[in-house]
Amino acid sequence: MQATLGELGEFGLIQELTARLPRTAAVQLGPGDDAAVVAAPDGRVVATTDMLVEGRHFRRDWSTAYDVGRKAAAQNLADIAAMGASPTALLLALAAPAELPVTWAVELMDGIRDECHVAGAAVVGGDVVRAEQVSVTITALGDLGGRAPVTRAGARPGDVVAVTGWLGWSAAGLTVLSRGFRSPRAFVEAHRRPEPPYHAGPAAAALGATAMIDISDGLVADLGHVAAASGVQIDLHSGQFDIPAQMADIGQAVGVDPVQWVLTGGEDHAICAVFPADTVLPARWRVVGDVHKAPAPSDVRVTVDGHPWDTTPGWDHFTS
Ligand SMILES: Nc1ncnc2c1ncn2[C@@H]1O[C@H](COP(=O)(O)OP(=O)(O)O)[C@@H](O)[C@H]1O
Ligand SMILES: Cc1ncc(C[n+]2csc(CCOP(=O)(O)OP(=O)(O)O)c2C)c(N)n1
Ligand SMILES: [Mg+2]
Ligand SMILES: [Mg+2]
Ligand SMILES: [Mg+2]
Repeated sequence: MQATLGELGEFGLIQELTARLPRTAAVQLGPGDDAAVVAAPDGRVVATTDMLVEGRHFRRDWSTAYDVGRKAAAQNLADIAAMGASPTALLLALAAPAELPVTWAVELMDGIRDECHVAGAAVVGGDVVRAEQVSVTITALGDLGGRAPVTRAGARPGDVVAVTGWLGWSAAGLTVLSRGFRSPRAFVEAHRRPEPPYHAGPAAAALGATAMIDISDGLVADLGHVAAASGVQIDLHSGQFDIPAQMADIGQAVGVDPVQWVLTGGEDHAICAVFPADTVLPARWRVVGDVHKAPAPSDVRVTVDGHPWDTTPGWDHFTS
């Protein structure tokens, strides 16, 4: 195999990438033609896109290509799950310098393929282009299975807020990496390779969730979108989050309150859903807050233990 993308060429690269992809039952055609054909038994298609840019979302000295692939797919597939849908397919647009080793591109593809396998989706197409910087743009599709989508807009006063998945682990791992360390491994791995609880999205929809979101920017920031879309106030109860001893130790070592990671750290792609208060929730859900009527427009926001959250609520690409 040629060593770099420049030596391999565009169509050689496409051949290398697509040769590694399995098909699933939902894929009727693709990749290889002008477009793919994906079955949509529901009659509707859920669609989302997210891009990962080198330096902003990942560093090649912090994460392997395989990890970046897993994460890029996870970030997109989690958005499908957060609508209450099951992921069916994704498309990969890769921009990279000609000097990039071919092994980096194919390992990226392997990571995307394997994360798709976890979520039940298949890669059905993409694009490759030369650029100064590596960027990985994914578009994911999903199937609602006959149910209504669970949006950010349905939370009602009296509902409860519950989460499933990891919270704060990726942010703790990012802090460790930024300070030049490579351990504790569990947190660094959580940053490199998030594990969204995909099945929890459709399960929450089936349980009657009124609103749902995946946590990409930070719990306070992301629930802020739910509060705004639903026109409600959401109060989080900080005592409901357990801080693992090892996370507390890292916090102590680096001088960060780990509650900060849990409330405002993104990239774990936990699923946060709002349910009617009488819903019987399976054990994997943890109730972390409740929904209130907002007496004034200024109350449409997230509070923590009844107090406004006045510091940064999470990641913002243009201010973080
Ligand atoms: N450039 C854009 N053009 C159109 N819609 C966009 C653009 N950027 C973001 N959006 C939409 O705005 C919403 C919020 O985006 P974002 O915060 O990235 O969501 P998420 O965290 O779920 O990926 C999404 O519905 C997304 O599709
Ligand atoms: C090198 C590096 N610096 C900082 C971060 C932290 N970071 C980058 S993007 C982001 C938020 C999530 O990404 P975004 O593009 O906003 O995804 P979306 O909300 O659209 O799903 C965070 C916490 C990182 N992952 N890597
Ligand atoms: Mg996005
Ligand atoms: Mg999202
Ligand atoms: Mg974001």
